[in-house]
Amino acid sequence: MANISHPSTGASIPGVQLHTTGALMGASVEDFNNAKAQLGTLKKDPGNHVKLKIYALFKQATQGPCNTPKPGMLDFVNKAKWDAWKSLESVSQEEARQQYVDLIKSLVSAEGPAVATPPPESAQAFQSLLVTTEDGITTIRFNRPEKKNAITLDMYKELIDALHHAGKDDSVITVMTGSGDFYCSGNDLNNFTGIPQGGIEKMAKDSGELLKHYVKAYIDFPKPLIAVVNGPALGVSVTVLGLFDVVYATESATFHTPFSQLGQSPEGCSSYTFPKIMGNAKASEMLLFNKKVTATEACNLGLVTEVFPDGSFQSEVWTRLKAYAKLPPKSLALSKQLIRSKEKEKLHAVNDAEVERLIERWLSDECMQAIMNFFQAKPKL
Ligand SMILES: CCCC/C=C/CC(=O)SCCNC(=O)CCNC(=O)[C@H](O)C(C)(C)COP(=O)(O)OP(=O)(O)OC[C@H]1O[C@@H](n2cnc3c(N)ncnc32)[C@H](O)[C@@H]1OP(=O)(O)O
Repeated sequence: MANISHPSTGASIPGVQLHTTGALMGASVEDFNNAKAQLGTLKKDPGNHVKLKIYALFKQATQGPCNTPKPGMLDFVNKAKWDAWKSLESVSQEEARQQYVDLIKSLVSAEGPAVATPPPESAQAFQSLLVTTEDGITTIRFNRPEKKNAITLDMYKELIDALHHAGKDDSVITVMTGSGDFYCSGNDLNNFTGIPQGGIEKMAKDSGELLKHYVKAYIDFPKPLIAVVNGPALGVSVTVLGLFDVVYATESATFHTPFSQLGQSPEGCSSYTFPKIMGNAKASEMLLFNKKVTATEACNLGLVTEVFPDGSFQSEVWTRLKAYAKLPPKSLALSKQLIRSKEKEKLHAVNDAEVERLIERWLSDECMQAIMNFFQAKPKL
């Protein structure tokens, strides 16, 4: 076992020991990704020194030696991060990956044995969602990682239920996030492939009603609603972000609304919220011309509130959310309602108009052809 030392002073950090495996080159990409996911489950804040070490190992493992200009002396935070990364210059990427995995393992085991805790009392049973309430936060997690969290018709219904429940429970804020490597790949394209009883027109009309209720649940949501965008986001999972109060994204997340590529048209009130947030020209690039934007670009456009490094995303964001959830709940809800009430009526009208247009689109040759193409050729967007 080796002590973890302070990135710039070299002094040992008390209480945290690194279990080296003896096979320094051994960590697979899967081990690395698992460690990354485990980082978000830590209950105790490991402290700034350890967080710096985690940051530095992550950068070294994923990008190799530090190659960015040194921040100015007064930029304390970025300078500390830069120093920590720079100090690993001679460590190979494989070795950094192994040290990262070992460090996270040490932190997890320092928290004691993983007791099989029963789900929180308020956990609700859903097929494709994980919904929990803890520390004043109700978390609604898309949970179909094997299908990149694509939203099935049943899942829309579950999401509506989960949002209604979260709006009334005793939590202070509500968070939406995804399981696995994607936030959400949008509408499950299988939703349009079956031949339903009642014919295709009825299917389009029923899907339109469902979508309208889904988007309505966001428009009317009474408490602060925060998206924790843990990976790529597509389609309807991007458009409704304009109805969230805060959107935090990991650095590698992307935002893509390929509607015209799919023969469809915008929803989630994005035909109104996107031009309002980012201006017509930028909104058109996304909504008409399928432009996929990075997390940093989305932040510059105003769709994302803040972007965090992949390595520290979960710990930084959840620390912040837990602090938000300690604020006075009524004050938060009332302030949100003041902000939202000015445009609620407008948003409902936009939702109705978008759904009306989409029902026509779903019956169009352009849309059917695009969906067939996805399943035949599986083009990657
Ligand atoms: C009723 C309300 C309607 C509301 C309307 C909303 C409009 C939208 O949301 S439009 C956006 C729709 N989404 C897409 O078009 C995305 C389609 N998917 C892809 O382009 C790729 O799968 C993706 C880039 C998301 C991921 O690519 P990869 O990382 O290469 O993974 P795979 O393609 O191998 O995906 C794994 C697995 O998941 C299935 N998948 C992913 N997304 C969807 C989806 N949206 N619908 C259906 N299935 C999806 C994919 O087919 C793979 O399945 P298997 O082959 O069975 O493993």
